[in-house]
Amino acid sequence: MKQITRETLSAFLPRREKTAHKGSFGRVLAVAGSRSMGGAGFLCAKSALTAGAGLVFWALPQSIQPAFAAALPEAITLPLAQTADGLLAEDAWTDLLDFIREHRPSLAVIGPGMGQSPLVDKLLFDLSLPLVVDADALNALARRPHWEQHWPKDRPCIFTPHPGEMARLLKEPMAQTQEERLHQVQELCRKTGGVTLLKGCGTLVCVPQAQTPQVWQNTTGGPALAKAGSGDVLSGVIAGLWAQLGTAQGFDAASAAKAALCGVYLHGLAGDLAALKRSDFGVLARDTADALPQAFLEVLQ
Ligand SMILES: NC(=O)C1=CN([C@@H]2O[C@H](COP(=O)(O)OP(=O)(O)OC[C@H]3O[C@@H](n4cnc5c(N)ncnc54)[C@H](O)[C@@H]3O)[C@@H](O)[C@H]2O)[C@@H](O)CC1
Ligand SMILES: Nc1ncnc2c1ncn2[C@@H]1O[C@H](COP(=O)(O)OP(=O)(O)O)[C@@H](O)[C@H]1O
Repeated sequence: MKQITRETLSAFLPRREKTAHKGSFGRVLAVAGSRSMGGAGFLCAKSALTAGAGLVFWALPQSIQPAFAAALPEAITLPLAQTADGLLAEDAWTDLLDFIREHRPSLAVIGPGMGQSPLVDKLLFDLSLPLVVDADALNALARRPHWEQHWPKDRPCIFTPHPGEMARLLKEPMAQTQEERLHQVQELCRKTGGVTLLKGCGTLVCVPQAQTPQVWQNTTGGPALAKAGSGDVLSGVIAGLWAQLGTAQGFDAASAAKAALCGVYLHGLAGDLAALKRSDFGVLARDTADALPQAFLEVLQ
């Protein structure tokens, strides 16, 4: 197993040319949030911008859009139809497709804070964009019978489960996931065909390869990150980095792997830096997002 270190970042971090403009760095579409979990979408969209994406679009339920558009004016928000429970509704699909045709996002990050939204299945199977599949999108996939038989393995994707989500996807007890982390991340990687994470202390990143998938282990991050919303920050960071790498190099497994490796390292480092100021107890997920610029400065030194 390889370690993800600062040297890994030197090799894989996207470049920011002097003459670049926002079109050089890709467009992230975040489909995230619900009436009770708008914060997850906020952390994800904000982190994609902070990681360097040129543009971030955020599709969210219409009732929470005004508040979050004010909280994150740098993102372009798309208010969509919602269910009585405040989840993104299936009817939102047509408006979402119209928006995609007009604004041409480079990739989508789906799932944070979506709950059991009826839109998630369509996003997973009918959206023809590279995907970062997180949180409730992973849960929706796990609920679909024999999902691995239907999943298109050649699609450029990054899967970001924590042990609970991994256990649901593999239909195994979570204790087993934690005992056999290396085996499990390889197993899910084989089933998805995409770059696959297993989050937690020493997050694993598995990169699909012709023979045995290659696994990397992260060396940053600690208990300051063990708090609600940290994962939403991570999926945003990875999406923001992939937008840049994919725009420059193409959206394939190679750019997905670089985005995931750089993303988990920078996210962990941001958590470590936030903990220096706020302790392992006091770091909020937004503090991790706010420490990302310092994490970039450290690796760019
Ligand atoms: N402010 C917000 O809007 C927030 C919304 N969130 C959303 O809440 C929804 C549910 O996500 P959750 O992850 O909370 O719920 P889940 O039910 O998917 O997972 C929670 C459980 O997973 C297990 N687990 C996770 N990481 C583990 C680790 N490293 N080691 C061992 N066990 C581990 C634990 O048993 C934990 O109780 C998602 O949509 C998520 O995006 C959360 O991210 C929290 C913040
Ligand atoms: N003890 C720890 N050491 C290192 N990283 C951790 C630790 N605890 C949590 N993390 C990281 O924090 C993030 C938590 O993600 P997740 O469980 O999805 O949270 P949420 O759903 O609340 O956003 C993951 O990136 C995980 O690797």
